[in-house]
Amino acid sequence: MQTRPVVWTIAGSDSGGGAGIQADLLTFHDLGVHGCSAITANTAQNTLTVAAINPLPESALQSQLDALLSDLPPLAIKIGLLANTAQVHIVADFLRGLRAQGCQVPVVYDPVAVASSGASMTEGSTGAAVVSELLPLCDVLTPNRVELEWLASAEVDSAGDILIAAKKLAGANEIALAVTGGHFDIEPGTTADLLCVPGETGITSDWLIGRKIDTRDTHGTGCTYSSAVAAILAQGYPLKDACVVANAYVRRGLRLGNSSQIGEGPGPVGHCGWPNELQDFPEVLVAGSERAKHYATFDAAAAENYAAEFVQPDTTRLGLYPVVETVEWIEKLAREGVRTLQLRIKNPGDDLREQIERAVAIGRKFDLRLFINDYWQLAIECGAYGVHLGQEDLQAADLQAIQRAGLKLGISTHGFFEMLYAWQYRPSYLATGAIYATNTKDMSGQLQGPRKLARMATLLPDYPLVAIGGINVERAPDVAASGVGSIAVVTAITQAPDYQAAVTQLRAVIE
Ligand SMILES: Cc1ncc(COP(=O)(O)OP(=O)(O)O)c(N)n1
Ligand SMILES: Cc1ncsc1CCOP(=O)(O)O
Ligand SMILES: [Mg+2]
Repeated sequence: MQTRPVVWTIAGSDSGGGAGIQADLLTFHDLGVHGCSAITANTAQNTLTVAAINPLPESALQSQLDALLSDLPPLAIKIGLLANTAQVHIVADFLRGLRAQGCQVPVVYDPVAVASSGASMTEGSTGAAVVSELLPLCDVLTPNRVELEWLASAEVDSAGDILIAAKKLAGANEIALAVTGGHFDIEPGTTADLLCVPGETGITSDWLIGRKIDTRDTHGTGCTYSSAVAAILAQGYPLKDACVVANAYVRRGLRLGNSSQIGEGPGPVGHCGWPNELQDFPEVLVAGSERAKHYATFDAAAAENYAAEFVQPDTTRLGLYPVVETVEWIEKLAREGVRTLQLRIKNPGDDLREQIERAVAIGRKFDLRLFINDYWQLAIECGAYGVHLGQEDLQAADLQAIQRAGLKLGISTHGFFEMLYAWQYRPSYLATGAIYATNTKDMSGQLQGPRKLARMATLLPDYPLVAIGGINVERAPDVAASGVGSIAVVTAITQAPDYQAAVTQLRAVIE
């Protein structure tokens, strides 16, 4: 039995059951975490109006936080409506105390200021306290258009405005921003979220473009989104993965929620389980694509290299896929009947071209699907079957040349965000890893695990997917159960006491 992570929401109650604490707890339950709540205000609402806010007294908020901390320590915290400056002080003091005790759990703040009906939810001076006291203690901010304008003190309309305001807030407070795009109109029929994440090399910004769902029942989408981010972070997913899955969770709720009979006004967004259909997931915008022109992120140099729709392999199930560093290994494994192989030379000598030529010749002789790692120019020149590239290689490689030469292209990914990004290239296969800890390469911080792999694999059931990292004969059945059609291994074969037996056992599982 898996234990369920504890996640808190510090937010207001919505008597109408569509937003606030009620939406947060439904989301937590749906996404597999245990939800706890500290209520800031007892709002009197229905689907038509916010009749009253009714903030709780300071002592009532404080006692909830203290009770939770003594028995139910969180793995993530979501903060929603804070009704007044006093509540901002209490929550900020509490977070400072947590941090001082060494508790570094992610804090997601959805700065609820104005209800979708237009009603103000907070006292006038709260915004200043939020910016000066609370933002520096939070990790992720999830404003919508009105909230971004509220915190940035600027009007925000175009894609360029959103980028400037979000980057400014992210930089000033060292906080990640996930600006939700439901209220912007950048491209007809779409919504666009913007992720701005501060890192060692500056702030990265990524647009997530999704299909706009035509529904009136949007009440609670902001609360649902931010609590989904917290619930997914609590399960150890990196931030960008949490944001794309939360985005898909909300879109799934908008698509499938059936709230037309609930109240006379806009009904609540649905809560419809972990998103497992690609149609609900956003497109991660690639800077070299035509579409990037709408989003103030078009990069002409990237466009020179960008290509999509690579030649597909003869099968979606590439089977056992050994990754080896010598031509000798290629030949030995070809003789064992292995069909998919990769030559991955990390310390090349002067004879690199010769090695690749020899490998390609063996590939032809045995009719192999032979991929060359990294050296895409040599792979083209030697007429290889395909190349394998990492995410960072995608910017530097001439993908149009690879495509023109008719080579297959495999791309590495490490989680949902990178998978959706790489999907924009429609490569010949997508590889995901590391599934387990491995000594072959430093993959710390990028471990996926078989459960997450299975969730990713459900999105592309008919596409060639490869799992890599720490896979051996014992673990292979769990990996195969995820639905991927291929298992890439290094040491499970090259360091096996009996490589022929290892090949036979691994092939029996995946082929
Ligand atoms: C099948 C497969 N998946 C992932 C990788 C890793 O490629 P990359 O990210 O380019 O890292 P290096 O292998 O170059 O260290 C791979 N080689 N094969
Ligand atoms: C190259 C690579 N990319 C992700 S994990 C990995 C190493 C896989 O090696 P092993 O199968 O020995 O864990
Ligand atoms: Mg590489």
